Amino acid sequence: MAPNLEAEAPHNNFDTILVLDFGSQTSHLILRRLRALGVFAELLPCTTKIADLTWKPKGIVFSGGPSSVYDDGAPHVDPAVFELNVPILGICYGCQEIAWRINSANVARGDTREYGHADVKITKVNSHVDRLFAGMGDAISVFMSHFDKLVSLPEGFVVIAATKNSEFAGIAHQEKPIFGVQFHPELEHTPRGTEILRNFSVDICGAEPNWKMGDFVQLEIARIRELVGDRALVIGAVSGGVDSTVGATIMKAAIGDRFKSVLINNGCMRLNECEEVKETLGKHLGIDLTVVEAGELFLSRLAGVSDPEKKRKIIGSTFIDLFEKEAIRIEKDAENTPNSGKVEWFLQGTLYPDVIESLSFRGPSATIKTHHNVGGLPERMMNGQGLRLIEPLRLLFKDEVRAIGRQLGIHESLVMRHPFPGPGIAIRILGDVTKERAEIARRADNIFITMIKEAGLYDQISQAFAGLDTNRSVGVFGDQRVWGYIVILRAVRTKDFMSAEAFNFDNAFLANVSRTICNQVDGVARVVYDLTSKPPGTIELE
Ligand SMILES: Nc1ncnc2c1ncn2[C@@H]1O[C@H](COP(=O)(O)OP(=O)(O)OP(=O)(O)O)[C@@H](O)[C@H]1O
Ligand SMILES: O=c1[nH]c(=O)c2[nH+]cn([C@@H]3O[C@H](COP(=O)(O)O)[C@@H](O)[C@H]3O)c2[nH]1
Ligand SMILES: NC(=O)CC[C@H](N)C(=O)O
Ligand SMILES: [Mg+2]
Repeated sequence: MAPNLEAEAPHNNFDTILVLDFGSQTSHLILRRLRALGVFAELLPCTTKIADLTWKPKGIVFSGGPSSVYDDGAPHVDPAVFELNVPILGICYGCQEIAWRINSANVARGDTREYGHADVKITKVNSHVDRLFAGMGDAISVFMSHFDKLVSLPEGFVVIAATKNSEFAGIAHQEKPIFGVQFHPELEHTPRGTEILRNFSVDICGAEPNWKMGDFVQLEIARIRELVGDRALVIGAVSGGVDSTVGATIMKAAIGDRFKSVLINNGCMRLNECEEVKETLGKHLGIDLTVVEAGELFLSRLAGVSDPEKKRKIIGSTFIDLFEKEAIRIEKDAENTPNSGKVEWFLQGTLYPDVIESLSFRGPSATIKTHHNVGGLPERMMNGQGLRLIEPLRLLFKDEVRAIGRQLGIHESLVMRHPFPGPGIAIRILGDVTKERAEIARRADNIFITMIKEAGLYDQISQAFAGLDTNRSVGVFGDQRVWGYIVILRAVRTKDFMSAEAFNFDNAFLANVSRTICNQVDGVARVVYDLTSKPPGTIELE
């Protein structure tokens, strides 16, 4: 990598808070809250060696985590963080880590688990330590989630907050800007948590809250130009989903026609999707999209396969086969044109949650499903083709990507589009996929989504679709016996797609959808609505 590339990184252009991740489910929320305040933040594993950091954070947050500081093998920070002389805020495990480092006897297993709401009494000390809860009065309501607790006050610290159960719910060093809280300011259930994070980052760390997405796009365009240089070609897998659309728009702005975008019709796309995506991208964003018609190939490889993981693997590897071919075709087509060059880069719409998962000090969490995005595992493709990955959105969350999409003038209907998985309808058909079944699911899905839009509910729902149970059920249509498939309607609300609840339609709406699908889609005998939340269910059917 050219050394000047680093100059474009946000942490060198914005005051940045470093969040060291101890593996909490909510670590990423600390970043989101900070970024929403306009303070840029990055997350790194708690085991990061401070000597390896190429930039200096304005302050450091230690996240919560599932371990217990006193256990063998529990994760601990590099002691050098305390020598950076920047403010530190420990949250839950992070607070216990601060106390444990001073004396391991400071932390012990509690008698009871404290989970949920707690009232915290704020103690004024009349020194610098009051800054963390400045403006918050005597008491705040917070969310707790812990078992271990501080049993004594670390040497050199004072108490700044307490609850009935936790005598040391908030601590601060008498002289140094080191703070710890037992509760979780990053959660919405701590209503004034954002103010605490603001007090910490802006007032205590002195970070200027000037992180703006617009600047980010400009920096990213500059970074891409440096990376790609002025000859290489970039191939991008573009699905019409918001991530790849935003990625492609940034790439197009950076290198113009040397960016080649490809959409693969895997035979499992939604109704008229490929045509619509091609038209929208071309008309509104000036992106020339090549649609590779490969429905027959995918369906022939999927024939007779009902195991969900096998289906995903087949689709993933077929995507790669086709992208390899496309890369070669693109180079050939570019020969003897002003844009002749080698395809050296592969654009991927990776978002920060994926990056965070792979950065975790414990490695990626257990595989429930292999997520076969095209970009998910293009290793063979990258090696075979000598391609390198380029990921303009790798530091962003979905809502930030949506905000950038709006800023780039991408139409609201694209920006707010429900996510659609790479394997498409194939993982919404329980059982093996055939052309007929894909067509039935596609038509039922189109009716459901159209009716949701007409009812003005689309933006209240995070993701909705119709899938198919290939078991068949008996029905009676106009005095005739029918033996048809079962359509499964699914609609969920979720913030992060990690957990979700079924959307509450009224019955009349669902009955209307059911009637319309039975009437208009041949081969369907019954329509059901899935009420399972996630967990235990997942959002997709497979
Ligand atoms: N049919 C397809 N043709 C080409 N690329 C695809 C296709 N389906 C998925 N991809 C690629 O896989 C990536 C991951 O898919 P994913 O669904 O997570 O993101 P997205 O489609 O961009 O956005 P969204 O999450 O809103 O659907 C996409 O960004 C795109 O690069
Ligand atoms: O690009 C994708 N390739 C996949 O293989 C895949 N599987 C699930 N998803 C999407 O991920 C989110 C969570 O889905 P699950 O609850 O079913 O795991 C939901 O938004 C799903 O649509 C996928 N996206
Ligand atoms: N949420 C947390 O960080 C929990 C920390 C620690 N595992 C405890 O139970 O107290
Ligand atoms: Mg998608």
